[in-house]
Amino acid sequence: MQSNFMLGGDPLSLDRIRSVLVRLEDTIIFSLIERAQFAHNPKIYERGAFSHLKEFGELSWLEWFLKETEIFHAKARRYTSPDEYPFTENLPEPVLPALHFPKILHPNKINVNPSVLSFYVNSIVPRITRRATLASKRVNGDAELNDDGNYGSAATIDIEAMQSISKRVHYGKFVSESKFQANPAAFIPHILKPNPEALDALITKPEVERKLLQRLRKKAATYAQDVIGEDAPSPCVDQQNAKLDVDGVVDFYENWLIPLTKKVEVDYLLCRLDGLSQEDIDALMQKSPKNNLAL
Ligand SMILES: C=C(O[C@@H]1C=C(C(=O)O)C=C[C@H]1O)C(=O)O
Repeated sequence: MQSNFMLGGDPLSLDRIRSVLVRLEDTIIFSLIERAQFAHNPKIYERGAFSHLKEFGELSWLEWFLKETEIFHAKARRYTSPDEYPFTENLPEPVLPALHFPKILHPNKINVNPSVLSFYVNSIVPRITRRATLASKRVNGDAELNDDGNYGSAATIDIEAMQSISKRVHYGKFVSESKFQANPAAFIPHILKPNPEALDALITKPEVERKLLQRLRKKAATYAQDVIGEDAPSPCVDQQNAKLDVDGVVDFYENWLIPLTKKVEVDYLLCRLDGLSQEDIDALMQKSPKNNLAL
């Protein structure tokens, strides 16, 4: 897994960081389109539903799949990269020698993947699989059946979707470090006397969010259509035949994914001065603000 930090250039350029977030929009949208082709399959999210198989214990199908996948990825040193965060605890050490990443972030233990897993399973999957679930019911003639048996395919895609969502929200740490370094004196008083609301106001960029949601709707609408022949997809989406609930994607970005990213940004700032001496903090207070229009 090539990390963005091994490619050279300024890893804390806000424009560069934002370009990674833009690229992750595509990854997330396409993984949701893939997941939407299968029924909800709620059984794969139920703890204990596979307890008759000794490997599982009380884990759900998805949690077992996630654990096995992340054990392998941990051995391949995936989670030594500063932009990769596991869902599973107590993973094994890498079998490969460590890569030497530049020290970019202040030491922290922020990991919001429990929130990512919970919202993805309880809110995102039921909404984006409604159409496939209805199709499954029609085929199986069972009014209650929202299960097409594709447990392995659905879980594999779920893991890819959750990993890209996790990467996206935890990228908030790099956004925060970039904004902090550009103007430490603006943030330090609200860290020394913890004021999450003031920090949230400092990191919030309404125009960036507005443009993001506009771009996201266009992307989701375009990717969600089957382009048949040379006809370019029309800008308006026939929601009945689209491969993805476009409104759902915009809704979860606006009302959950962006707020969660900003929570990561604020939580990171609140621990940004941990372990620093008063001399270090005074020196940061003296740094003149960078003229960063992207702020
Ligand atoms: C990520 C940033 O910080 C905040 C969070 C954003 C998001 O989650 O998309 C967008 C703008 C800011 O409100 C940024 O400034 O780019």
